[in-house]
Amino acid sequence: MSILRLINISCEKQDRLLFSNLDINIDAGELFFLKGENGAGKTSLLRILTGLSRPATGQVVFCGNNVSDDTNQLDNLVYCGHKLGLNSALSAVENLVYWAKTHKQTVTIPDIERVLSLLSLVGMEDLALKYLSAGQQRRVALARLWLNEKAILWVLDEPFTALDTQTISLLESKISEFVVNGGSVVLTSHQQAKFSCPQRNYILEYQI
Ligand SMILES: Nc1ncnc2c1ncn2[C@@H]1O[C@H](COP(=O)(O)OP(=O)(O)OP(=O)(O)O)[C@@H](O)[C@H]1O
Repeated sequence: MSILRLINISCEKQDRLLFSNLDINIDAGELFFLKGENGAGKTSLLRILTGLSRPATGQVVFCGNNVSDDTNQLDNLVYCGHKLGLNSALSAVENLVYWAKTHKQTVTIPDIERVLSLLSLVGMEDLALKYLSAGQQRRVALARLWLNEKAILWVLDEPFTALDTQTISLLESKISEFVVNGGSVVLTSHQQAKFSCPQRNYILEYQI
């Protein structure tokens, strides 16, 4: 079953055509691994498919709806961007409560504390994020994957950045489990990741 369709997608940045006429279909239960060299346009493509930016041509259909027309559907999607999308003046718990409220998630403080514990953040739940290390801050951002139980698509831009080997393994397992259970994942990473589910590699060529 198709979850995400990119139809004739093109993107330009400052007169440079990053990519053009992309037609990609992503099914339920598929891990789509987007690769390509620095500057090829991977982040730009992920931002288009989540509706955060508009393509020069084409449309993105998520669950049968055009992403730019139907923002309600975006509650079924978790986007973890290159930048974390967190407020550094708020604590981990406050950030996740705020995220839950703005994404219509029914999440309790004990749920959040349980996930932060799983991510080895015990004792740091109430500290302003600016006092956490880079890897700890990334773990807070990734906690959204554990907390959003209705998401059917995860869009992950370099999710392994700054993580230690133990947390990389935890995340690889979480992604594999989600895909095996019918979730779809679009992922970029410059790291070699090991998943226990099939993956489709797609190389975005650098266009001069
Ligand atoms: N808002 C913007 N304004 C101007 N140029 C931009 C903008 N966003 C991206 N670019 C340019 O578009 C190109 C692609 O950037 P993008 O971040 O999508 O690449 P990437 O494949 O994700 O790279 P990396 O692997 O380094 O993360 C880069 O040359 C970048 O400078």
